[in-house]
Amino acid sequence: MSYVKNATNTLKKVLLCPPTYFEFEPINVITEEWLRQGESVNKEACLREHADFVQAYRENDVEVVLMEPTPGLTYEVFARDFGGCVAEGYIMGKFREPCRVGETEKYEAKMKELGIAPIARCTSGAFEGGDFWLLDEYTIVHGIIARTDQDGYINIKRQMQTLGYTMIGIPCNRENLHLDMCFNIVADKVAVVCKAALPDFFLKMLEKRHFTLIDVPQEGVFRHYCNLQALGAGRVISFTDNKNVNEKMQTLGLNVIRVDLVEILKGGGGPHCMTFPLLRV
Ligand SMILES: NC(=[NH2+])NCCC[C@H](N)C(=O)O
Repeated sequence: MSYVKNATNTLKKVLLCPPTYFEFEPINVITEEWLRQGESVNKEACLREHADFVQAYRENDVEVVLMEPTPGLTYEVFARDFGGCVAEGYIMGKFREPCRVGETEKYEAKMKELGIAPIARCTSGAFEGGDFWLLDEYTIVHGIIARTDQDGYINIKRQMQTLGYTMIGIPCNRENLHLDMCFNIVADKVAVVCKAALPDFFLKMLEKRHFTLIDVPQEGVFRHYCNLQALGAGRVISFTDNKNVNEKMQTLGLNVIRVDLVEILKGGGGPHCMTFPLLRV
């Protein structure tokens, strides 16, 4: 059985969590800014947006497994962040922010129920799935930004090495939060990136691997312009307001699926953060 081999094969199954108990937490620059402006959560809109998101997956032949949301877990909707799935099983991360720590046991129980085994577990520091990317079938790049620290990174790197994976740490400025906010593989050898936020050596790595890059300005990171979800076979889940990037992806021949996401994005996460891939064949 192989679960998730890479970032771009056909996505078959995902784990999502409805934003039933969604609240703003001042733990990222995006939400902090909305709170400063006096914004509050529009729960009804969030639930509607999430239902549309679920439907977009189903319409594209992706099976959706839904979490039973837990009261008090305000950011459980960002399913991506508890860990990462690879071919052999999944990596259990370790949340940095106290308001997210409780998600670990809920997601772990769900993975057990799904019969997917943990093949690595972060036991020191912090390690979040929003930083995790399979660059190819045996190379992992992982952001060391606001939520994964050096300890957590080294801890998982050692464990993944024994399974034959090479892991490369990508340091970025803290405001970028997670690597998927400034780097996102949307199709085979195509990525939406914020070059200004990424270290030169990583941009060189992408160049050597012949990636086509769609670049967004630093401001775009905070509007989730990079935060998209590849479905494979040239299809990408994006959102309506991401006009410029959507057009550029279309010019490259990609099929862009637009979901009306506005309110959930204010929590500091987008389509990629909301999706934990379970099966990509
Ligand atoms: N994979 C991601 N970029 N996730 C974004 C998580 C946003 C969430 N509100 C947090 O600050 O924890």
